[in-house]
Amino acid sequence: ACSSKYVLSQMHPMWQGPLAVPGGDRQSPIDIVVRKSVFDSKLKPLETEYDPQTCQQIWNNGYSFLVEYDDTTDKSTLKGGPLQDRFRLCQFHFHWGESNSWGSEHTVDRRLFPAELHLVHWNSDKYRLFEEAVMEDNGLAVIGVFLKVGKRHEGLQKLVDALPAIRHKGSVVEFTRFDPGCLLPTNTDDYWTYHGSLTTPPLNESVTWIVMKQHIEVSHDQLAVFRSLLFTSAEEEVQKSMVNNFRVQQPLRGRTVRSSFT
Ligand SMILES: CCCCCNS(=O)(=O)c1cc(S(N)(=O)=O)ccc1C(=O)O
Ligand SMILES: [Zn+2]
Repeated sequence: ACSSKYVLSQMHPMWQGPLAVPGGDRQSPIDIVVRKSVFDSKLKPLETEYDPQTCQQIWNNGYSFLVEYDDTTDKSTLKGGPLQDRFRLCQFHFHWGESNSWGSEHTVDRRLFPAELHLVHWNSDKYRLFEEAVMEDNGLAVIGVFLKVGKRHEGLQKLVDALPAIRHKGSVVEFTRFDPGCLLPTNTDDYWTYHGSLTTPPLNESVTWIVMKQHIEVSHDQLAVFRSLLFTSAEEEVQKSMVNNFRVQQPLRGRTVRSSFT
């Protein structure tokens, strides 16, 4: 899987500062200024094919919780959209706030959402391993989906029910037969796309971001369970709630955000 060897323990909230990357001119996240985005008619609809059987585990890496997929074959893939190649799903995770007023990493005309889902994929046409792809300009593709608080998300509940078992940093439990497609909005044709980076160290500038225009809805209670997770491990005496695990926004540096819709 893509990130199990990389415990983001240094992901303490302290790092949220404007951690600059030397020479970083394609950092993420950013504010998407709708009227400055450029419609590109060559952008295709997204094509996702996710096999729930490739779902393996869910774990708390001290920064977020990750649902990890078996990415040793092309069973759960993303292609189309802005992408030239086929990309393999390796994990998905979320970013959220301590309140429903903020929590997302990207914003749309400065509008904050209470949380944001990231589905992380790597270019399996060009590279053999995630660890190779993460070093390359065209190595990763991350789908971002905004969450709003509203009606309960039935598909999310199985994941919410697993969270108490991974309350502390470093805890892992088996998690199987989960279809990440159920977390995508009904309309996946409308999105913004730009070239950016990981929003966690090592902040590699290897991500083609695909941010969905349509959000999904989750209930207040479902989101409250996200906030019951801890940044800290069971051994640490002071327990810190896992909230506000988003990076501060980064300069656009002349990049163009394209839209697949007018
Ligand atoms: C080789 C080091 C890879 C570190 C990044 N791994 S990742 O799965 O791409 C990832 C992406 C992201 S993000 N927000 O999609 O850039 C956040 C966390 C992680 C993680 O590993 O926890
Ligand atoms: Zn993320």
